[in-house]
Amino acid sequence: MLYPIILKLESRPCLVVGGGKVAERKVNSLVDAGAKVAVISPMITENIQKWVDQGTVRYQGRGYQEGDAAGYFLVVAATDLQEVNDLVTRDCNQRNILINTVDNPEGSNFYVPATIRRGDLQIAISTGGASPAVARRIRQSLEVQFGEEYGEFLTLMARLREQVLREVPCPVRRKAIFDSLADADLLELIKCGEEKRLKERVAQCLSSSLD
Ligand SMILES: C[C@@]1(CC(=O)O)C2=NC(=C\c3[nH]c(c(CCC(=O)O)c3CC(=O)O)Cc3[nH]c(c(CC(=O)O)c3CCC(=O)O)/C=C3\N/C(=C\2)[C@@H](CCC(=O)O)[C@]3(C)CC(=O)O)/[C@H]1CCC(=O)O
Ligand SMILES: NC(=O)c1ccc[n+]([C@@H]2O[C@H](COP(=O)([O-])OP(=O)(O)OC[C@H]3O[C@@H](n4cnc5c(N)ncnc54)[C@H](O)[C@@H]3O)[C@@H](O)[C@H]2O)c1
Repeated sequence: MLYPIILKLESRPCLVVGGGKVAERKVNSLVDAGAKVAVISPMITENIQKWVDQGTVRYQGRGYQEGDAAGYFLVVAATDLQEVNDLVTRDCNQRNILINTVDNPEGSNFYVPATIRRGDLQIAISTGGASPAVARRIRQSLEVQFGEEYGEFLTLMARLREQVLREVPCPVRRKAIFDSLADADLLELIKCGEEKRLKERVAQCLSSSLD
């Protein structure tokens, strides 16, 4: 069974080998996660070139050479040449580096899931490599259910959580407050832009559990 985690990549050196369509998708999500991304590839897409020009991505315009992966925290082997991807994978597995090989699920020690992001909420969908096309469809259907309002909702919940942790010493009361906030119709009120009722409802949840 695969082990799901949420990885912190802020400032971690990550390498993408290859500069085509698939590499571009992986570079994009690594940059979004705040990683320090390097690309090694003789050719790169226009978008990767743009990130290089902006200084977001470091680029070496050449083929991968044995040992290049050393020192990276995470590597993606995304060339269209199986022998190159195999070499990168071997280099990483020898060094216990996290490796995602786009043409060889067995050689990878992690897969990239289809992902929905709504502020602090992330929903990751994986079929364990069985069918990326199915993962994509599940993402598309969940995107309808989990709308943009979840971003604001979780920002509010995080702020209220800090406040309650600071102000309510009793863990049983804290739990009651968190449950009542999560059960209330705050999402609906955010979605409809009902700011006044939202404030009232939050105040109700905070005070009812304080009795
Ligand atoms: C989720 C997503 C994340 C991302 O890459 O960002 C992702 N693939 C996506 C798209 C996509 N992938 C493919 C197509 C072309 C259509 C088709 O062939 O279906 C499309 C385009 C499309 O469907 O739109 C083909 C494909 N994919 C893999 C192979 C190799 C193989 O299986 O041997 C081949 C065959 C290559 C060939 O030989 O042609 C392998 C992997 N792809 C994975 C992830 C990992 C397993 C995820 C899971 O556990 O389910 C895994 C194992 C490794 C990895 O890459 O991490 C992203 C959807 C994002 C989204 O839309 O939300
Ligand atoms: N995992 C996935 O989600 C997924 C999806 C579709 C396809 N694929 C697989 O990914 C592979 C790549 O797809 P693509 O559409 O990005 O291909 P592409 O042809 O657009 O890009 C290939 C890239 O590899 C680079 N490259 C070639 N030799 C290299 C070397 N020696 N060192 C470094 N870089 C080198 C090329 O310069 C090019 O930038 C496909 O062959 C397919 O097997 C995977």
